Amino acid sequence: MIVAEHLRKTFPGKGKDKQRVIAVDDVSFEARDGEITGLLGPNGAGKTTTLRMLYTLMRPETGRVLVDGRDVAADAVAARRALGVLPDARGVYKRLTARENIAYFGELHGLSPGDIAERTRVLAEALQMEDFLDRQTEGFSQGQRTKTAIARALVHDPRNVILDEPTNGLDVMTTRGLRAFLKQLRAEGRCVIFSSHIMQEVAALCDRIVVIAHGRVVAQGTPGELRAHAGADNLEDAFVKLIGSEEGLHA
Ligand SMILES: Nc1ncnc2c1ncn2[C@@H]1O[C@H](COP(=O)(O)OP(=O)(O)OP(=O)(O)O)[C@@H](O)[C@H]1O
Repeated sequence: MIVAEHLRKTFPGKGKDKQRVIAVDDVSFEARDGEITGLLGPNGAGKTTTLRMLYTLMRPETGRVLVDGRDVAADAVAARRALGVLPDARGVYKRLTARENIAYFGELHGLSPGDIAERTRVLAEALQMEDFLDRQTEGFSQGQRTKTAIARALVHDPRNVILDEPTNGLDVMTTRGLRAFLKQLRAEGRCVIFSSHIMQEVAALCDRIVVIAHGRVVAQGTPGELRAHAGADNLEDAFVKLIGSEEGLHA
């Protein structure tokens, strides 16, 4: 379970007016075990910055993050052990094969060779990676790189999974496979959070949705609650009303 409490993050302005950019402003939500929580918002809304604070890459200026009840600022190493993260930059090692990329992360987590082999087998099957598992990742397609990065992020069997725009740039079949994989993680009782700027993506998968715009949470709840909150018949209309634009409706 991941809890975000009153997170705020600003960046120094680089333009003429030197005005600080408020990337995330008082963001709070709860992502529960056995549920998929979607962070939905248009480009520049603050999704990536929020996720970076959740996985300890950035320190919030105010507020705190709890992973399985523990403040990540108090013990970042323990928090990282409980988290599997697909960051916005996938960055797989191109001289290594997909299997070696996964194994390398397993070694960093202190797993035995036997455990690494078994986790690799399970993840490669779930993510349908068998065809390219033993190929060097240089030249991999975007989908193959994303799958390798996800498998690598989950090699230590974390209870909590954070994915930054996991289906970005993937074709329909790969997206369908990835959706099935995320549902499997949910069925295993894990806490899954992913970000997206595409409403259909979030609607297809999420138990709870946190709508974020201009660094703030403008609404959160189940798809039904969001529709009721916005007084809309369908989620698409609700989203347009909540963020005040049609951005993100058409992938
Ligand atoms: N390192 C940084 N320095 C300056 N501004 C930043 C930095 N990181 C993010 N920002 C700004 O903070 C705001 C939120 O950015 P963020 O990347 O969190 O949005 P996002 O919702 O993930 O967008 P996208 O869907 O386009 O990836 C944007 O205005 C962005 O320009």
